[in-house]
Amino acid sequence: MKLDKVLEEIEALGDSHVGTSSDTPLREDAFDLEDATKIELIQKDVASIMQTLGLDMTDDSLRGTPRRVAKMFVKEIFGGLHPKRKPKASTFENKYKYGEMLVEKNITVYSTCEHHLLPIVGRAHIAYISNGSVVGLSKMNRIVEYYAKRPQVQERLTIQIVKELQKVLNTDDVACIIDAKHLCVNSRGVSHTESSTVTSEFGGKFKQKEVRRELLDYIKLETQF
Ligand SMILES: Nc1nc2c(ncn2[C@@H]2O[C@H](COP(=O)(O)OP(=O)(O)OP(=O)(O)O)[C@@H](O)[C@H]2O)c(=O)[nH]1
Ligand SMILES: [Zn+2]
Repeated sequence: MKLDKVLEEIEALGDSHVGTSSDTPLREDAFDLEDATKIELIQKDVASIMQTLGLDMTDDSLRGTPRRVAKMFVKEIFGGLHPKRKPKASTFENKYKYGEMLVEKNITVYSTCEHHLLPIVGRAHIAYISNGSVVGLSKMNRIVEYYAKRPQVQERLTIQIVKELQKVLNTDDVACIIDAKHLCVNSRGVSHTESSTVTSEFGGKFKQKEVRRELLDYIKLETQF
């Protein structure tokens, strides 16, 4: 979908969000097991799936797959489940009294759809208006990365990013827009390769029409270099 069209649709969406719990549904005992133990257990589970599918697990190329997948789940694509991996978002005093919005745009999003465990690939755009502190630019990218590395639905991912930045920056004036492709829609099932999903969360001043418009205009700006 063309960016202009996407942005128009966001404006039309307004505040009509459905409110649900924004926390990833985790059990109390989610981190009782060490990562190494989880990898051992998942390795067996993946081997069992492959075995059931009839694959020859003595084959050279397949033999290492269960361990590879287990490591990838625990350390990489679902690594953001563990709170110890939450990035430390250093903030600084806004000494220069920069009072306009700051937009960190085109942040790469790689996440995993929690319904099918297939990739979600897209871009996030984050904005905030300083309430006295500013955050290191890369920390916004890192926060996106952290919450993306979970089984996700895009709506929850968008809200989690905004909530975390609101906490870090001590202000409600934070917004996030994500435009992403879900391979569960693009490459299987309905198999519509062109469709993408846009979600947005507008906190504080970003609920105002003109502030939201300004943000959408910045996102539309072509990067010149
Ligand atoms: N709201 C929302 N839905 C999602 C997201 N990612 C995937 N889904 C949808 O989750 C739904 C799961 O529906 P089911 O009917 O249980 O699954 P399915 O039989 O595989 O459905 P199809 O994908 O239509 O073949 C699908 O419609 C997916 O498109 C997301 O981030 N947000
Ligand atoms: Zn899916």
